[in-house]
Amino acid sequence: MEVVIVPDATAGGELIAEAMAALVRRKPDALLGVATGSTPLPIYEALAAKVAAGAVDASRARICQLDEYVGLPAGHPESYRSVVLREVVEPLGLNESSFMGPDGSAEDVQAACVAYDKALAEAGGVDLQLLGIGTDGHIGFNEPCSSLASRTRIKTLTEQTRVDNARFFDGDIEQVPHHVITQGIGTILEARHLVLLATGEGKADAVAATVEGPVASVVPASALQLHPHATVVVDEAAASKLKLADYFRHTYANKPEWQGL
Ligand SMILES: N[C@@H]1[C@@H](O)[C@H](O)[C@@H](COP(=O)(O)O)O[C@@H]1O
Repeated sequence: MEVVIVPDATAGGELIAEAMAALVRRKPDALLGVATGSTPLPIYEALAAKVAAGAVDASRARICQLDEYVGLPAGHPESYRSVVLREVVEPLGLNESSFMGPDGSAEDVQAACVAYDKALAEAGGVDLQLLGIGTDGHIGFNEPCSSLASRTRIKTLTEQTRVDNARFFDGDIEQVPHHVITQGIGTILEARHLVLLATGEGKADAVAATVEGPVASVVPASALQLHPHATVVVDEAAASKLKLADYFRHTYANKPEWQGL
């Protein structure tokens, strides 16, 4: 696992957007797995700016979703499908045909989960999966004690996650669904490159447990330690509880530029 400490969220967004742009230059039809929440927004802004400036042609890129609420009406502005279309697909100048996600309004949710894992595999697998992290260490919506081998499935949100996400629902926790579909941890680990961005002091404990704690399902993000190509990008505040911060700074400062992320 590589840990990169950046000055702030904007720098993190720029760094990751450049890694995505480099991937798309190498592989124009790359399948990019995106995450929701506030944290990745600087990545999407930086990537859209590169596309607008002609620094990368992303017209053949494909976008896939990490997770989804269950039971929101189709077209609800806070369904993750709507969020990804609004924040990623449209700003990149792509259309819905470049996009895949699990069906959170399916009658048979379990079948929709199985179908999504199958669709990801048939699409050739995810080339780069972006991840945020919950304050409790969740990735996607894999809450603490999710199996590290889990596949895409339905999960029940913790009270903490519903409280955290209420800000997207007029601050009203009652509007936050209890159930979600999420790529499983086993599914996420199949992506070729995992890139987790965490910013702000509120994520410092979760980041320290992810990077320096034991691999344990109680901290789902610690599963990144099992991946051969995982990058954790953190700002100074999110890095504030890392014991090895100076070592990570030293390693990154001396990394050959050609290596990229
Ligand atoms: N399912 C999403 C996660 O993918 C995201 O990482 C997390 C953190 O969001 P934020 O970046 O807004 O803190 O929120 C939700 O739970």
